[in-house]
Amino acid sequence: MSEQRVSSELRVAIAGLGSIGTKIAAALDQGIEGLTLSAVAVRDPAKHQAFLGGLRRPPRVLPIDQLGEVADIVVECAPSRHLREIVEPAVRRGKTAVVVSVGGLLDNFDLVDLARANGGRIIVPTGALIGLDAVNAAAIGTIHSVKMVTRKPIDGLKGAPFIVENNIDIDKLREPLKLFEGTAREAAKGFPANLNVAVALSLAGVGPDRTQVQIWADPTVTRNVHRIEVEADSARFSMSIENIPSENPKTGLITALSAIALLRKQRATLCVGT
Ligand SMILES: NC(=O)C1=CN([C@@H]2O[C@H](COP(=O)(O)OP(=O)(O)OC[C@H]3O[C@@H](n4cnc5c(N)ncnc54)[C@H](OP(=O)(O)O)[C@@H]3O)[C@@H](O)[C@H]2O)C=CC1
Ligand SMILES: O=C([O-])CC(=O)C(=O)O
Repeated sequence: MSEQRVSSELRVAIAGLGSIGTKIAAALDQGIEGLTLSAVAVRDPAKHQAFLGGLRRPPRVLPIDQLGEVADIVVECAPSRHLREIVEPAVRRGKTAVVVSVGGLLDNFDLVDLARANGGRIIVPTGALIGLDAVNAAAIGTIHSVKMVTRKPIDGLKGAPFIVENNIDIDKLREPLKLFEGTAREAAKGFPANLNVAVALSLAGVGPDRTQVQIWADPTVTRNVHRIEVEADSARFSMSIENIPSENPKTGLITALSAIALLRKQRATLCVGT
């Protein structure tokens, strides 16, 4: 496929038009400085016909592994099992992949080497979390410990492999139940669609085997609540965020906004925050 360019705008392609992807597509269509929406990949094109037809400049619909051919930036926001199909062709071509299903990156970490070898990049937005700028900064020095406690309503955890495999009935809970305590790597395996934030935190800081995570199923909360505590030689900080779930109860509304903010920074004249 031709790579001939007629404009200096960065072309963005989106893989997956769910709770996150549709909001990013709409934002790009409304206009982000220096960026244009070039293509999307969807599972079932018929399902998305009305949404795409409603855009001012409808993008091309391409197979998921072809997005890197028509874009400078490929945004991955599909189920994590598709991460490799989306990211590999992009970074092999020296393109940038914005990865939202960051939990899936741990089992595909060779993609970072592939990107490095080909001049590509993998960028993980802060997503549904808070404070990765401070964690990045602290990691320049020495971080002694990173802990995260997540509390989610029942609907935000239903179907997670850890719950199914351990036969835990969370439907009738009346008070908070600690489901899991362990490393971010273990959390990503047990809760692949619910705890991307733990993996993002770990990659910003001390890695997936030293980042400690607790997960609570909490029928008393209506938001996805994440609290992080960091002890470093430069600072001690704790932060928490209470995410309003999107139409996908596992996904906080702020996740798409975080990716949009990241895209805005690609060509913005004034950038604030690391
Ligand atoms: N980093 C972070 O902080 C966060 C990350 N996430 C992660 O982001 C990802 C997206 O989340 P979200 O938007 O809420 O998920 P959704 O389930 O709302 O959307 C995923 C979309 O991907 C589509 N899809 C499935 N298979 C394919 C395929 N083969 N080709 C193209 N598209 C496909 C689905 O289509 P269909 O509807 O037809 O099945 C769906 O529209 C998830 O992996 C989630 O775990 C979520 C929240 C926070
Ligand atoms: O990390 C995730 O996958 C989702 C999440 O916790 C949130 O949206 O608050």
